[in-house]
Amino acid sequence: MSQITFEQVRRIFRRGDETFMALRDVSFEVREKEFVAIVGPSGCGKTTLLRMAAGLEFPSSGAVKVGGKPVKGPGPERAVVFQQFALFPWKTVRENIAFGLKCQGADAARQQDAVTRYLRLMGLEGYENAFPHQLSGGMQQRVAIARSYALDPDVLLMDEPFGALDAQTRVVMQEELVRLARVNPRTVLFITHSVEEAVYLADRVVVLSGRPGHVQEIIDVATVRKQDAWDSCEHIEEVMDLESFVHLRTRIWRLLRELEQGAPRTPAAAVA
Ligand SMILES: Nc1ncnc2c1ncn2[C@@H]1O[C@H](COP(=O)(O)OP(=O)(O)OP(=O)(O)O)[C@@H](O)[C@H]1O
Repeated sequence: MSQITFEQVRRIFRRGDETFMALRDVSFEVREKEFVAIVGPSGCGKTTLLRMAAGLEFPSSGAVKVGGKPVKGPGPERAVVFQQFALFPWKTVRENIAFGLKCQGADAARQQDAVTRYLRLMGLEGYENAFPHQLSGGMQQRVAIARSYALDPDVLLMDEPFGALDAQTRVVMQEELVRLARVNPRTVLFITHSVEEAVYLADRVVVLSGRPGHVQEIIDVATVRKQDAWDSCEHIEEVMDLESFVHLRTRIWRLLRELEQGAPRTPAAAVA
């Protein structure tokens, strides 16, 4: 089981002498093999939630569970992909992809199998002996994603993984992620600032309100995607042209605008 559960999660940070609440009673679940995207105003606590699922951060109250068990720290069943690719510059593409597996003690044959499979799936064949500095930003991020998938994690935690890419490369990566998610479904928590990206990739989109972040609404995309056969479209622009896509995107945009307009002007909500 690999569902991620946030139960009444509250996070209070201290800054100097002051404390402030970053997250207020956040509850939602990413079901087994479901792709959930989080969107929300800057500073609403998206990364903090993801770091909690990764075991790099902990709630002040409430609980974060993966597979029904409270998260106590990082674990091999969870892989994290950040905006910064964090590849080892002195290792080749092949060595970077195999790195996690090697650390886990996988034998050479298993490493080779995984590297070959993900080189192919991520369109990196022919680059296995290249070093990161010889690759474009998009290719480097593909290596980072391949490295995470090669570990065969139950859970993928992705924080703005395409944020540093140019618009065209980003679209290619989004299409590849959808393809990969179909071939190899995983439980995914994905943070993005792009509403379009969230609607295109996710089964459900969690909209967080501004500080302190809490769940404003959860939008079901999967049902609409199925009804309107989005998966029969080859390219992202075809999906983005569909009335059902435009409708969902506009609904989320409107929600975010309302949140923005209704947001308190003070920098943060102080708590006693
Ligand atoms: N370790 C920390 N100590 C103090 N404050 C923190 C810490 N980590 C996060 N914060 C604060 O908590 C709030 C939420 O931060 P977080 O990075 O989770 O937001 P976000 O929604 O991911 O933001 P963005 O969209 O801008 O990336 C922010 O006000 C941030 O400054």
